[in-house]
This record gives sequence, C-alpha cells and structure tokens, in this order.
Amino acid sequence: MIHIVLRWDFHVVVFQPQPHFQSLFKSGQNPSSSSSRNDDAISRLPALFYVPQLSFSSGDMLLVHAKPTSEWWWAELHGVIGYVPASVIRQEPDEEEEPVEDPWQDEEYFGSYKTLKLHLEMLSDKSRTEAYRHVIFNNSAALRGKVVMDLGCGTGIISLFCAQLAQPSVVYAVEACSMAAYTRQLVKQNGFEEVVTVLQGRAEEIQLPEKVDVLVSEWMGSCLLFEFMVESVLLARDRWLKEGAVTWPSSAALTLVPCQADGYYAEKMAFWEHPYGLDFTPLQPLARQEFFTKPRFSHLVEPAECLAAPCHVIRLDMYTLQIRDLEVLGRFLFCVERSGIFHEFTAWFTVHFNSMEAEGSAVELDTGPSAEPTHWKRTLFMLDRPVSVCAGDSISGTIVLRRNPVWRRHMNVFLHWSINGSTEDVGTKTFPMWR
Ligand SMILES: N=C(N)NC/C=C/[C@H]1O[C@@H](n2cnc3c(N)ncnc32)[C@H](O)[C@@H]1O
Repeated sequence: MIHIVLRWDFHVVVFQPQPHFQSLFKSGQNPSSSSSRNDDAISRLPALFYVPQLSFSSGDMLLVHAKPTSEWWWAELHGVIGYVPASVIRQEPDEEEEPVEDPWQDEEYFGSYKTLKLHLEMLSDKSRTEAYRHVIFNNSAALRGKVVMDLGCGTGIISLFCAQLAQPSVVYAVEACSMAAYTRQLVKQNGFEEVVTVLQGRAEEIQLPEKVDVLVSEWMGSCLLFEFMVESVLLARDRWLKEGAVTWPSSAALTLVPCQADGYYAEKMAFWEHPYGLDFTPLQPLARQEFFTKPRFSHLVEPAECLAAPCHVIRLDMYTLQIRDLEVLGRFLFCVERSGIFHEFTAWFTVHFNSMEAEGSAVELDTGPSAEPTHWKRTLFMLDRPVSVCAGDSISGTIVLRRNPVWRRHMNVFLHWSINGSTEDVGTKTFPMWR
C-alpha cells in the first residue's frame, strides 16, 4: 500500500521512550519530539532503548506494511522501517495492487491449530495448564458475576475452568480457527452452555456484546514473544477491557543466563574432530552454520550448567505495554560464579497473574531451569566459538529482540557480549526466529 505524507512540512525524528526502560535513562535525557534539541539529546542517548519512528517529509511516498492500530502504522521509506502517525498520511490508490503475502501468515498459523497436535502438547503441559487453573481457583470468589474473555481459547480449557471453578456471568471464548466448533461441543458436553459462549473469529475482528472484567489468554511463545500473539492481546485489551479490569497474565519477564553446554557442543561440533579415528574438522564450519545459526527451542538446561545468576533482561507490564514497544530490548551484566566453558546463552520466561483481590496471592508460571519443565522448554543461543571463563569474570552486553519488520510473527534476537569489559574479547551474533 503506497501512501504520501501530507501536512508535515518539516523533517521529524520522533523517538518514543519505552516506559519499562524509563528507569534506565539518565535524568533529564528524555527527548522531546521535532526539535534540534531532540537530535542532540538523542545522539547522546543509548539508542538501544528507543523505538525509532519513521522520519519523513511532506510529499514522501511511504510503503505501509501493517496497520496494527488506527493511530500508528508500520511503514517503510527508503529502506528504513518504523512507526508513523496514521493521521498525517493519505492512501494513494494503486494502479496495479499486486497481492501482498499476509505478513501474519494467518493461513499457516491458524491452520496449525486446526489439528489436535499443538492443543495436546499444550494441554499435556501440566505446569502451564495447572497454573491457569490455580489462577481461576484462587480468584473464584472475585470472578462471581464477572464477564470474562478467553482470547485464543483453543479447546476452551481456561473457559471451562472458569465455569467449573467459579460463577462468572459469562465467558466469551474466542477462537479464530475451526477448532471453535469442537470447543462448542466440549462446552455442551460438560454442561457449561449457560456460562461459556464460543465465538469463532479473530480477536481483532469479533464483536462482543459488552466490555469485559477479565481478559485471560495463554499467548506466550518461545522466548516469550515468538508468534507475537501478544499483539492480539494488547488490541483486545484496548478494545474490550473495562477501566481498572484485570488481564491475565498481568506481567511477563524474559530471563537470560550464560551456560555451559558440553553435551550439545560435543554432539554437534566436537563430533567432527575424530569420528572413527578420522579427521572431519573441515566440516565444522558447516556444522556451525547448520546447528548454531538458529536458536534451539527444545533445550532443557540444568541449573548446574548455569555459569552465573540468571537475570531478567526484559519486563513487560501487560497494563501499560504498547504495540510499538514490542521491538523490545534489554541489557545484562553477569558475574561468572563458576569457572567453565561459556558455550551459549539460555533464555526462558516467567509470567505473573495478579490476584483480583487486594490481599490475594499472585500466581507465577516459571519456565526456567529451577521449575518443572514445560512444553516451551528453554531457548538456547549457541556462540560460534566457546569461551573459557573463570569465576569472577564478567559477561556484559545487550540482547535486542527486534520484531521482523515484514513477517510480523517472527523476530531476530541480537546478542552482543564482552568478557570483563574488554574490547577484544567480544562477541556479537544475530539469531533469526525464524525468517
Ligand atoms: N503460543 C501460545 N502460547 N499460544 C498459542 C495459542 C493459540 C490458540 O489461540 C488461537 N489464536 C491465536 N491468535 C488468535 C487471535 N488473534 N484471535 C483468535 N484466536 C487466536 C489459535 O488459533 C490457537 O487455537
């Protein structure tokens, strides 16, 4: 979709500080928009903590990739991509509008949830499913008479928990794919037709008869954000959640830790040193490319393999998070607690469910090595070359989860690290998830 810029007759570089990094700014450095002061201030800032919006001038032709909200569109100008305020641009009718592939790949994405495979995997994950049941049980009194929306209900397990353990006035179970027809059968089979209403359609498009008191969803993907179903939750939050109402999960955190991974390294890399007494090391560059380029999702790191204390690199408050903040960033500083070989970074997430009652206890779903394994397991980012580290060394750097500007369910993870702050002993690597 081509658009031209109207009204804005000056060059604008607008940076939007991300609230959850507010605390990381040095005082007095919050930029204001559209001023030379802005440019100076920004040139001094750690740009990593800003989501640049597109700079453009009147008359520019923008290529709009996506319109996540009515006020902010995701667009491209001269190869640079960023958010633009929709209010200043006008759609130019295209002569030949060639069909553009759906950046959400909804056909493939929702198609994967039409069969039982993924639903069986999620339902078989007791840590995950029991956590949601625990939340409903803990809040059963507060849920009485409430209106609930279960976004992406799948087989409807969370909605069925609500009807089984509490007395909400209604649960709107929203499911985009044809699984919804079976979900209706399950609601009937278990006698909850009076409470649970299954609506087939995308949460972004369905119409609810009323706003809701509780928005519950199990949206977390590998490395927390993969699939970016969280965007659908934010849109539904802004559209259907009553003032002061509850969203479950209430917050999320991504955790990172440097680890030793002898087994995986031996299996994929050391193996080529002398298979059957022969030297196959010329294949190691191929092995590095094939096995270490993409993150490994199905990884179960043990606590003993962690070389330092894990650290939360990203925290998301589901009440204040904005879609444009989903180009999320983080930084880390690890103090190595045990000498060993630094093979990889491992990532996992934790989500919290605040109680609806002031004194109620929160529920936590932790997918890390100190908790029961879950179907998410953990995500492993293998370094190209392992590094020997000693207790007391520091591993500092940044992790940037940059959403794929075109394929909106995908992202790239940039990792940059330095050992003991040195400028020689540094590393940097980008991991595509998946495109
Ligand atoms: N990855 C994790 N954890 N959960 C995936 C959960 C996916 C389920 O939620 C549905 N879903 C995902 N996004 C939407 C949406 N915007 N509107 C309606 N239904 C949706 C999918 O069809 C799956 O059944």
